[in-house]
Amino acid sequence: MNWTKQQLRTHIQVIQGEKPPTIVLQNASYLNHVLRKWMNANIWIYKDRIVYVGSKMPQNDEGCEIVDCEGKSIVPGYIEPHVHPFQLYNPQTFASYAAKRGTTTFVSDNLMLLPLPNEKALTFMKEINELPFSFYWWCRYDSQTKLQNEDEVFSDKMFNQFLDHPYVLQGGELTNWPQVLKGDDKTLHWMQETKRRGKKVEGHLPGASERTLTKMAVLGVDCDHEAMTGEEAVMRMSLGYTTSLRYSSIRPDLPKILEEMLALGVTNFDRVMMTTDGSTPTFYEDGVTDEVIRIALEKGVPTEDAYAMVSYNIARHYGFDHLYGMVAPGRIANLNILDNPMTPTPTAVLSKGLWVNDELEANVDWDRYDIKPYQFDWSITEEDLSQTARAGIDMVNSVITKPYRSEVDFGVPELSTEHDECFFSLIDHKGNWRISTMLKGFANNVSGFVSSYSNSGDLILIGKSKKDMVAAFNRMKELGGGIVLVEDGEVVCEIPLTLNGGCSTQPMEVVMEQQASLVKALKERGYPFVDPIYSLLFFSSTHLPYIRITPTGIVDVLKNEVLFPVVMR
Ligand SMILES: Nc1ncnc2[nH]cnc12
Repeated sequence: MNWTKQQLRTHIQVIQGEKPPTIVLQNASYLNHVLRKWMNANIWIYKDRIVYVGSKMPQNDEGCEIVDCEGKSIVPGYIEPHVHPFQLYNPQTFASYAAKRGTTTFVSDNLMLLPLPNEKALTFMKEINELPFSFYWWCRYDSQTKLQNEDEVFSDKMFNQFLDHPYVLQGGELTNWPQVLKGDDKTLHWMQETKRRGKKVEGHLPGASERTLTKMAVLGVDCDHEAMTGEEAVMRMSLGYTTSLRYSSIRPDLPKILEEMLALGVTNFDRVMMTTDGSTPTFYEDGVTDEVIRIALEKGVPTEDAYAMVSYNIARHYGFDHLYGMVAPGRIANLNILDNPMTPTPTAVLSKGLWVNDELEANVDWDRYDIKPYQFDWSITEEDLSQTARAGIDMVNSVITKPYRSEVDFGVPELSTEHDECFFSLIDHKGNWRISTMLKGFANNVSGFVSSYSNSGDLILIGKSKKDMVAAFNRMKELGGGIVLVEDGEVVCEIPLTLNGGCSTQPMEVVMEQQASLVKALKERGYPFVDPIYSLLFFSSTHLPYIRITPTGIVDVLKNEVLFPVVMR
């Protein structure tokens, strides 16, 4: 946030009584994180900034909105430190929904920006901050899949431009850490460059041993959000890591982790934060950050720590506590007004000094950044679904897959519903290449299912009937991207995703309903796991074991080897 000299002088005039504040929150009990105390004060706001917190009221209050906060509790606006803002929702729709529940600052994954020309991505990161929310980003070191043009996307130019960008706070998340340990000096170089610029490195270290965590700390990793137990969280803390505790649709571990941390005697939460890690839409029905605070309070975490873990601790970790995470002069006016400290869903929210309500405008001209509906000037036929790779993919859960050898005859137009094996293809969204194999464990009765929502943005096709798979593709093509389920030639369910095939422009509430209908339809047809949306996202993600379908081919993750390459169409 760069206020001009003139703006800074105006802020001083407000403090001196020469100009009125825009809003005063009078008689508030607020959480002072430096003293770790609830205190009473009048909070003066001028436009987007807190200019005074203390006992005085302004002498000049002409046109100033004075809000009586007697009996209320005020805390800093919540910060989500680890957002994947493209899980069917988009950054704006997620922020608009979260802000109503008090989360107004977002540290986000740049994965959805990688397909854009660099200049567009950089402008997007700057201009999205013209919305009444605060957006920051991370810079990935790899695509967490195997792109055909990986080196082109992850060029020196891209790294320099992203890491120099004022809204990029960290490198990572470091999903390719096994390669770094095995000698990938390119990634290590960019980790060093991240640190040289005074920015953080976010890990991605599920199941890591004490030795691995030690090595990664020595190589520069500052934070990790992959602890799944209290013990793992404490191990990270004892090794000096900032530790994010996760409550997400695929890993809702927070309640258990907190119980175990408290049982292990943890009393200092200064280097702990909490995240919902890009959950799918319906997971947010009960709240966003407000929900994780509720869980922390229920588990007996002191109120001061529960709120610090979603504001002050995060702001200090990222080095922006001069702007966020405190109710103090100079900070951006992101404030949540609560009925009391035990009810973290605010009754009123200020973001950049504006009241968050239905009237608050937040529109993005996506086209300007080349984020638009997919356009297909090509088609597929049933021949495109014929087998090209012999390594079948067997689902262990929503996101983990292992190789298997299928005994089923692939050369037929339709498979029996007596078993749980389906035709499975990944097709380039530009139509140049494809790869087809078998998928086991997805469902017995899914006939034609197509998704442009995937890690790489390419098209996933799953089903028992090649005819219905082609029909689902055709409908997805008409929509300009999306997820479509077809049965006997009829569309059963669809989610239009018109922002580069991955995000909807509809409000969260609409996308939640669409997701719920789709999940219900898939479960009725035999999908046995928790989260089919994450299955779609991660089929091509090489940060998960053991076998992945990627734009270069079917990959053995542990060996980092392409088993079967894609074929040209
Ligand atoms: N590594 C990841 N990439 C994209 N979305 C995610 N959601 C949770 N983890 C993710």
